Order: sequence, then C-alpha cells, then structure tokens
Amino acid sequence: MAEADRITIEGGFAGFSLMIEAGRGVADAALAMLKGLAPAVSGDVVCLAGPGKNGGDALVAAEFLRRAGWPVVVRQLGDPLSSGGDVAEAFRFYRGRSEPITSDLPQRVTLFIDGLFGAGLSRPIQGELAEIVEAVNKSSARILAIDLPSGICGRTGAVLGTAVKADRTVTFFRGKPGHLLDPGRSHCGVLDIVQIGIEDTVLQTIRPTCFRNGPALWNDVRRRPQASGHKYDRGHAVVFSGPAARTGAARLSASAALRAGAGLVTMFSPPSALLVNASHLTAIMLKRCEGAEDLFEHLKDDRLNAFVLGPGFGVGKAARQYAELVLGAGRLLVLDADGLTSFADDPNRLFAASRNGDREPRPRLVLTPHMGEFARLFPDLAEDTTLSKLEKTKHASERSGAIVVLKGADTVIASPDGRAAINDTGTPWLATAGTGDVLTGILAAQLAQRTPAFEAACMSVWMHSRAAELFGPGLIAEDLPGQLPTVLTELERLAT
Ligand SMILES: NC(=O)C1=CN([C@@H]2O[C@H](COP(=O)(O)OP(=O)(O)OC[C@H]3O[C@@H](n4cnc5c(N)ncnc54)[C@H](OP(=O)(O)O)[C@@H]3O)[C@@H](O)[C@H]2O)[C@@H](O)CC1
Ligand SMILES: Nc1ncnc2c1ncn2[C@@H]1O[C@H](COP(=O)(O)OP(=O)(O)O)[C@@H](O)[C@H]1O
Ligand SMILES: [K+]
Repeated sequence: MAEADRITIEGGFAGFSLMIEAGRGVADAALAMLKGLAPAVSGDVVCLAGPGKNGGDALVAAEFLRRAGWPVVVRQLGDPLSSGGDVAEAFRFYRGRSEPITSDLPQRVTLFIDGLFGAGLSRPIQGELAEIVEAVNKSSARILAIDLPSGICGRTGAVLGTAVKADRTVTFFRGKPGHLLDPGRSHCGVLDIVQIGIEDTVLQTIRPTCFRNGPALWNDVRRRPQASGHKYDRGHAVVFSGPAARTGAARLSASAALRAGAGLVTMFSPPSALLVNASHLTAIMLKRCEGAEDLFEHLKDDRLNAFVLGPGFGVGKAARQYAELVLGAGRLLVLDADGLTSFADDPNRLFAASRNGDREPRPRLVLTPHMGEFARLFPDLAEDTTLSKLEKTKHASERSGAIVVLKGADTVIASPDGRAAINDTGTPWLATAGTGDVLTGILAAQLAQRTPAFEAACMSVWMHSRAAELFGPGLIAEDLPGQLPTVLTELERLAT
C-alpha cells in the first residue's frame, strides 16, 4: 500500500487528495451506518484521531459528517499541527470541536469512528490508550474502523496489545493480509474496500503475489467438460480407503471428487474393507489394493492421474510407501490427515518425494493440513510467533516444494513459486467432522482435470466454502457434495 501511495503521488496526485477521498469513503460508510437515525435526537459521532495519517482520515471524515448535520466530536491524540503535512492539513480542514483524548469518553455516543492507528501501528497499544480501546469496545455504540481496527497488525492480523472490535472497517484500494487473517478478520466486522484515486495500473509495478481467494483468481483456468469430451478427458481420481472400520472418510472424499468433476473415481481398498466399501458405492469404482506391489501394478494404468491419501487411512509405513510410489510415478497427490502425520518423524523424506529430484518444475503434491497437522511437519514454523499464518504457509510451501493449504476459518493456500491466497469465505458450520475429507475430493477432481495445482487448490477451497454457505446452518460433511452442482452453475454464470 505504501508503494501504491508513492507511485500515485509521484504521478502527480496530491497526498492530501488521497486523504480527502479516504475520509469521504469513511464518512459515506458512517452515514450508511447512521441511516434511519435522526441527528437531532441521537448521541454524538465520536471520531478518535491518532497522530498519523489514520487520524488525518478521521479528521476529514469528521468534517464531512459535520457538514451532513451530525453532532461530531473529535478526540485527538497528539498534536496534528506538529505532525505537519497531510495530517496538519486535515486538522485545518476540520471545522468542528476537538479535545485531547482521555479514557473519559463522551457518554451519549451513537457511533465511534476509530482513526487511532492504521498501517503505521508500530508497537503494542498499552497504558491509557489500551484503556481507551477497551472503553470503546465496551460501549453500546457502533464502531467504524478506518483502514484497520486500531491494534490489529496489517501484515499478520495479530492483536498488538489490545484492539478495537469494529462493526465495520473501511479500507482503501486493496485489502491487507490483516483484514483476512484471524484474529484481525473478526475484529474488522464487515469489510468495505473503497477506491480513492489509486489506479489499478500501479499493480503492474508492484506485482503483488498475495491475493484474496475468489473466482477472479482462477475461474478462467477452471477446466470444464468439453462438448465432444470423453470421461477420460476429465481425469481418473483415486482415493485410498482405510481399513474396514474406517472407510467413511475416503468415501466422502470419493463422492466429492465425482461431484466436483472428475471423469472417473476409483477407491483403492485393502481386502478387509472391500465388502463394506462395495455395499456403499455405485458410480464410484472399487479395486483391491494390498501393499506396495499391488499399487505398483495399478500405477501401470497411466490414466489414473490424481490421488488422495490420508482420510481414515491410518498412520504408518503403508502411507509413506504409497505416497512415495504415487509421486515417484509422476502422479498428482493430495496428502491429508493420516497421510501427513505418517511423515511427522521424517518430513524431509516427504519433501524429497515431492520434488522427485526436481525433474518436474510444476508441483504435484498438495498438502492440506489443519494447524495441528501442520505443526507435525513444520514444527519450527508453527511455533514461530513472529510469522503470520500467511508467512508460515509460504515458508512451508517453499520448503516442501508442495502446494500447502493451511486450513481453518482463514485458510491460506501457498505455492512454491511465491504466490499465495487467503480465503475468507465459508461458514463456521464447516467446523464439523469430515468436511476436510470432502475438500480432498474436490481438490483431486480439479487435479484430475489438469487444472494447475495452485489454482486447483484455491478453487477447491472456495467451492467447499461456497457449498457450506449455500447449505447454511445444520451442515454435516455429507451435505457438501450435493451443493457442488449449484456452486458449479454459479461459476459457469460468472464465466460467461
Ligand atoms: N495507503 C494509502 O493509500 C493511504 C493511507 N491513508 C491512511 O494512512 C494511514 C497510515 O498512516 P501513517 O503511516 O501515518 O500511520 P498511522 O497508522 O496513522 O499511525 C502512525 C502513528 O501512530 C504512532 N503509533 C504507532 N503505534 C503506536 C502505539 N502502539 N502507541 C502509540 N502510538 C503509536 C506512530 O508513532 P511512532 O511509531 O512514529 O512513534 C505514528 O505517530 C493508513 O492506515 C490510512 O488510514 C490515507 O490517508 C489515504 C491513502
Ligand atoms: N470456523 C470455520 N469457518 C470456516 N471454515 C472452517 C472453520 N473451521 C473449519 N473450517 C474448514 O473446515 C474444514 C475442516 O477440515 P478438517 O479439520 O481436516 O476436518 P476433518 O478432518 O474432520 O475432515 C477445513 O476445510 C477448514 O478450513
Ligand atoms: K484505525
């Protein structure tokens, strides 16, 4: 954002014009929150203005709200005139009341506008400032944050000291990782991104590598059935089943793979589980697979192109051998759950198999850990409190040569080439047993259809979340595959 600012100002756009547009965007969002209320009988709109440009934005917004007839009070931290530049200009632009900030906040407040700190937060909020933030959070008034809720780190989403819990956050030009990564995400409330005169062309110079996940990122490379296509054109996905008492997870994955567009799906089952699998499967095929030799034979059919290993499989030697055989045969692999845990004692062995002597420049392995599984493969990264979830995932991807999907409410997807995406869609109803298994199947279907692995992973995470949103409350894992046709229909509509 600093670079976007710099290029824009260098191009002849005055810094204060950006601040005017930012303040106007904040005032518009405030007016939307105040809609239906009458200024004459409402409490004050209290603008908390910090010492930097975030405070400058607050002062500009205060002036627009004052002109719109609202009773505005500014509580100022520091001396804006001594800050100079755009902040001093904003202070002169504001024609209303201003007092130094203390923890003794006005009593009748309709709306707080939080312009204490934004991108310039440089240390934890402490002392009286922390008391002020807590008093704001406790008040029954609504809270609108400028750029970032004060106390949230824009790079990591972490709370530094304490942080404002906003109902709404207005940011400018593009979002920051801290808007999408927890706990920042939940402190933002509804996120509005407003345009303030920075041209999209600055992105050609900045070349961002981190994205908010969504169809714009991948819908044009999404593979779809061709008019004269054959089922083998859509790939043949394979899911490894666990033993007789643990077959459900693999079936969830397999049915999601079929629904998500794989042309064929086969379950490879140990002999003990053949009967129980057979009694549940129809369109999904079933093959006996007992040990490395069997798998080696099966891999001679090179139409089998994308594999899922892990859900319900069991931890141990078999998982390690199978993963190495599949990768060694040049196939695509989604490794999840027990498949990941099986490499906990020797993650480098997995990373070596992933790189396969670096013969293939494109990643063929996708790891889908939740934070617990991630910590088993990347303990140092998991422990490092200086790294954001985004940075942890990026480092893990670089180290392993695999696409890494670090799951959670704020799933992060990273590629060894440096690209990353943060997913902020979905619902908390996804936190239920088996939904991760469904994700592996959706992913295998995209890989089977030969979508590049990073885009395949981003797309699958988004489709999985969208399926949950469409189903709504009461979701269980079995419900997700049934929503995929609607998700695919929506994506078709977006593509045309
Ligand atoms: N990018 C864009 O396109 C545009 C950006 N704009 C706006 O600019 C904002 C960034 O402005 P900014 O760089 O002046 O930083 P900001 O967040 O106001 O804070 C810096 C001040 O806070 C202080 N301080 C920090 N932490 C502290 C703590 N814990 N406790 C106490 N003090 C602390 C810090 O002190 P220092 O670290 O220097 O000692 C410094 O004085 C951005 O968020 C957006 O709103 C728009 O105007 C339009 C275009
Ligand atoms: N609070 C949440 N909001 C949105 N998605 C969530 C939330 N909690 C979990 N998820 C998603 O649900 C899935 C859970 O996967 P996982 O933990 O592997 O469960 P399981 O092993 O039972 O299948 C992941 O895709 C994760 O991103
Ligand atoms: K703020």
